[in-house]
Amino acid sequence: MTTASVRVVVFQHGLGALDYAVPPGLDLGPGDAVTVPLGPRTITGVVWDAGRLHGRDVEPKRLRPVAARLDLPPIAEPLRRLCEWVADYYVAPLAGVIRMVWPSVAFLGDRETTEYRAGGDAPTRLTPERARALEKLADRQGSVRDLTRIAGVSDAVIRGLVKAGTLLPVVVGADRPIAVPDPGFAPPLLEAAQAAAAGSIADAVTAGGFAPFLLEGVTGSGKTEVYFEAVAAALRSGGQALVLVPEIALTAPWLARFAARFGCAPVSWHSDLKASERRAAWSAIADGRARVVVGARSALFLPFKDLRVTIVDEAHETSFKQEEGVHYHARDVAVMRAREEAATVVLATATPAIETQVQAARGTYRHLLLPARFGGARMPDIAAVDLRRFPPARGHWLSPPLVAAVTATLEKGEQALLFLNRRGYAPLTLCRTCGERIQCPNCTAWMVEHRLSRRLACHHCGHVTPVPPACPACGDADSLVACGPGVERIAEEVGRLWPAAHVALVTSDTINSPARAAALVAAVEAREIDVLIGTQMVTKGYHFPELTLVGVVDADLGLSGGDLRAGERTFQQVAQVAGRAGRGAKPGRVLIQTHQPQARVMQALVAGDPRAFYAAETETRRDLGLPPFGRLAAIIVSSEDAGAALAAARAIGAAAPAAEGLSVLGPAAAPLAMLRGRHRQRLLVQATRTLALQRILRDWLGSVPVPGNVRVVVDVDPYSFV
Ligand SMILES: Nc1ncnc2c1ncn2[C@@H]1O[C@H](COP(=O)(O)OP(=O)(O)OP(=O)(O)O)[C@@H](O)[C@H]1O
Ligand SMILES: [Zn+2]
Repeated sequence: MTTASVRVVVFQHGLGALDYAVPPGLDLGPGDAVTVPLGPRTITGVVWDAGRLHGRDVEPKRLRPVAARLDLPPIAEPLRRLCEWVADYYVAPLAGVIRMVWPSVAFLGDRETTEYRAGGDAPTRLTPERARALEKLADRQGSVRDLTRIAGVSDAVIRGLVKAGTLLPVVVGADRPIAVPDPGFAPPLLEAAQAAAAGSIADAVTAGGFAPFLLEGVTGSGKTEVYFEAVAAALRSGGQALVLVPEIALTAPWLARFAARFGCAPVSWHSDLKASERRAAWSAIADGRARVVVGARSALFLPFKDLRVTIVDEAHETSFKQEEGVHYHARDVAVMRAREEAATVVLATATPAIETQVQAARGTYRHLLLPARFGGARMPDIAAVDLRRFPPARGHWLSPPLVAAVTATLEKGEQALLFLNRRGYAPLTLCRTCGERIQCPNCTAWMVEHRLSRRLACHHCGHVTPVPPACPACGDADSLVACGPGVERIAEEVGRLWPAAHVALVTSDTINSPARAAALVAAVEAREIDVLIGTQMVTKGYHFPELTLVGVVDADLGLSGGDLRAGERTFQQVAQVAGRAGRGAKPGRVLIQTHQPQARVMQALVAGDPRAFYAAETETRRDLGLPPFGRLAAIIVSSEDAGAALAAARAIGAAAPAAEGLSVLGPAAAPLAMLRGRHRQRLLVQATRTLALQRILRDWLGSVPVPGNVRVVVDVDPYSFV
């Protein structure tokens, strides 16, 4: 009798798939989680479809048996196919992709966990750390790990408080009841264009089958109400819906709208969930009790039981591109998941990416348009302010026309928004005496002054230092000057110009939790705020009817980098922030400060007509063979040892395959030559669409041995070129 065997993908870096014997009495199928012996140890893995993966030829008699099957829902076939696609397309190890489906072995634990919350006796010894922790925790509940994170103290402090009886244990079950959104709770009355679009999508959801849509609607056209009808259709047909959002911290207003439409909140999925919430959400998604999930990009790998529709909201957002671990683009993975699940996917945006537009033009995606704002609101009136003709006063950043417009807006009692995509006070600190520029010790980057927190911070690695009293190079006191503006500096200028105005700063430093985002929305709606000053955080999603003026402080900022998407990104960002103006009854006005008002992107913004701009950008991409007309991949070689990184990058470069239609640039030191203490070299690979770029990359990189202190990362369809 031959023993049955299974092929198992083990979560051990570089091992790939191994074969094991199935012990008698154990019933195993593809997607099952198992533990298997490896040398003297027992490790975790997942049974995979044997025919789809290479194993190693081992005589059946010599196979070691699977140790156990874990009590976990098996990864269903569509999700297994998606994992394979992601691993293949993004040149990543399959085990690394499967890890995203089973994000933590914590899932392998009990159905019950112990959490802690304050409520016991005050500790006999109240150290300052304990006091601070208790103040931060207030009545929050969570595991020791959760509370450690919330309180910002070491886990010894939390454990000490548990031991002292100050934090009391609470046993929580993983399977809490989950509210079911009601599709009939409060359906809106849709306008004609909305109803047509909603009908098409809802029909596709009800019918089933792979159906990708681009829902393109101008800012304020009511795209959310439209795709809510697709969610309603999924609910009515008994299935599940997923809404992907670019920034989970900004979802407070969205959640309120969802609850108003469906009668209860959806299930949220993001990295800040407590361990118990994560486990509860995950198991409810797997067994189908969680009907609607809103999440960050990682939600794409959740084990939905019956996913009928996925919405990618603000589908143009570059934050859908994951830049660590497996480098993937959530927008594209969402489409592939829908294909595997035979489901509907909707990319909703006012400013679709060129990649998306080309798919729509080819007919791969069905294109739905909402050409006008909801409720008769007009699109804002957009004008450029030529900074060469109307320069701001010395040491100021707001030009006379923008200052006059803000003054007029405030006099009418309306609200203004100033947009500058730069956190902090000043991007560069310079010594007037010796010319020293204060740089991050770990990165090729200037330290950014944050005046509110009186620190210098590196925006790449998070390194912070106090602002030095004297120049660190020449020792001269009082010689350091701040160069250029960040939002804090704009706020300072606004304070000087309009001392009576109430100002809100909107950046990831100030709006760093859903609660703060909700408080901001409430304050703006209550008209307690006159001027909003923000980074890209203010460009998305907000709907403030009294906001009538938008000023773009530096529209040229994004153009300087010069990568292939610079123009497109500038258009998207400015069009999105402009779209916050005049969404209610009062008309909106937008002033764009620029040194190059003649640039095509500025002209398109002013004309409110992106067609000529996009046509020209698309042609350029076609001519140069850039995505989506050609393929690009970056290879990033990094090491703490500069010589090792360079040697490995050169070896990879020297082994580059010669193929018609393939070209390799580099290696060259990356623009961000050092990041988090690692020296970086880059290669850029360009290929025609007919070449199997992934296979070429895999064979090529597999043929070059690299030492253990060197990391090689492949970034397919890169968005970052630094
Ligand atoms: N059919 C409707 N009935 C009532 N209110 C609606 C309807 N459609 C849209 N609205 C309201 O119009 C406003 C704009 O809609 P929404 O925020 O969905 O636009 P959007 O297209 O997502 O805009 P943006 O891309 O700028 O975020 C919101 O306040 C929304 O509640
Ligand atoms: Zn740094």
